[in-house]
Amino acid sequence: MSERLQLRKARRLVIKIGSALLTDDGKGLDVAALGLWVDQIAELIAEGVEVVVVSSGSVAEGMSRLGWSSRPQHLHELQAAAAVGQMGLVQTWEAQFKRHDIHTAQILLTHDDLSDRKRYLNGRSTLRTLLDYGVVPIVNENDTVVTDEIRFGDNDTLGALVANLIEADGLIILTDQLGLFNKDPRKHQDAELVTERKAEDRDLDAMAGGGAGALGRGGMLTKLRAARLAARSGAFTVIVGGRIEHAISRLRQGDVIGTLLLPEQGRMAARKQWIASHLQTRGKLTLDDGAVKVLRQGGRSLLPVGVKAIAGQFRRGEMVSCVDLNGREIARGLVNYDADEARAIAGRSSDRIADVLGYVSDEEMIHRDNLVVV
Ligand SMILES: Nc1ncnc2c1ncn2[C@@H]1O[C@H](COP(=O)(O)OP(=O)(O)O)[C@@H](O)[C@H]1O
Ligand SMILES: N[C@@H](CCC(=O)OP(=O)(O)O)C(=O)O
Repeated sequence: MSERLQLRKARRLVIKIGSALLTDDGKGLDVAALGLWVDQIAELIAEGVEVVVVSSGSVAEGMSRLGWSSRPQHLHELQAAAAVGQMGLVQTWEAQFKRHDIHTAQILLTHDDLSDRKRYLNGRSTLRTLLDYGVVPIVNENDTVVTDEIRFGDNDTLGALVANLIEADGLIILTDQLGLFNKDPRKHQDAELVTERKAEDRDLDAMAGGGAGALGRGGMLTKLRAARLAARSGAFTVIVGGRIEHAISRLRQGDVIGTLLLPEQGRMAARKQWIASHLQTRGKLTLDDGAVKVLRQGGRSLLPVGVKAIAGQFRRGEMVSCVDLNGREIARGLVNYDADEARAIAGRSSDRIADVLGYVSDEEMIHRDNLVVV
């Protein structure tokens, strides 16, 4: 079985497009190229694939709008340029997707947002809801409040974090080179394209060691790190030339273009391992016999109706332990409600959550993807 079948089978993809590509060598946004990627993404969506776009380009577009010809040294000027340019960036994505009657949404995130459990779950729920409605989220860093990312120009990591967040099957990184070469092709004419490796392959580090282009800042090293991060949740990564004609559509057809970096294990196995490795639990949910039986069968979420008692002061997104009526641990998982909210809805059916709390953030107490039966 060809590994590239993974691209043909993918149902959820993150597509990251770097500054080097989006900005037509610094002369503002390359609207024509952007339109062609949108056409290909619209084809994926028509096939039922869910797509999140991670788009760089705000600094370069801001510089162009402000008439700056060279990248400023001061971080706050870069941040200001990003704020100006982000307007043009999302307008352009919106206008291009509109041609296909597809709505877009602007999502600005920082790496910190995604390491905070509560924000992580909130971000995940919002993105999932947008995807359910057929909207294409356009993600960029929130450059107004952070400086690390803008300094290192690293949306590759953000792409991987978003792939982890939404449990994407794969991350496609479009860049200005055909893929990852065994050495920097800008400096070495004899550089050869790497077509497929395990993301963890340590030989890749030396190959990706070269610097970045003038506009993009991350270079191949951040793309490699991103692939490793994506692999942690079982996602594959493809690094591919965004100027290759029909690059996205060809990948979807299984064509061997770019560099495919594969995870060691599948998506669910990787996620469950990640959950299981969070040893510290913040609270305890005591389940009735029915809920214990359902969880033991596997592949099911824990609903509030099956919860008899709550112990501890946990917050949404924290790890809790699920025990049976004898106190034996059955499962662990990331809980969808703060302890007080959980107490209020315990033992009730999910359609009563809105009456009790005044809102519903999730129908499950713990979603099956966030639950490991022990
Ligand atoms: N082994 C390598 N293979 C391909 N490109 C490399 C390699 N090492 C360094 N590079 C450089 O990385 C650049 C792409 O990174 P970057 O400019 O950050 O792009 P982006 O804006 O798409 O994230 C290429 O233009 C190339 O000069
Ligand atoms: N967030 C900023 C910087 C991001 C950036 O340059 O990242 P990358 O394309 O990965 O090199 C922007 O949109 O310009």
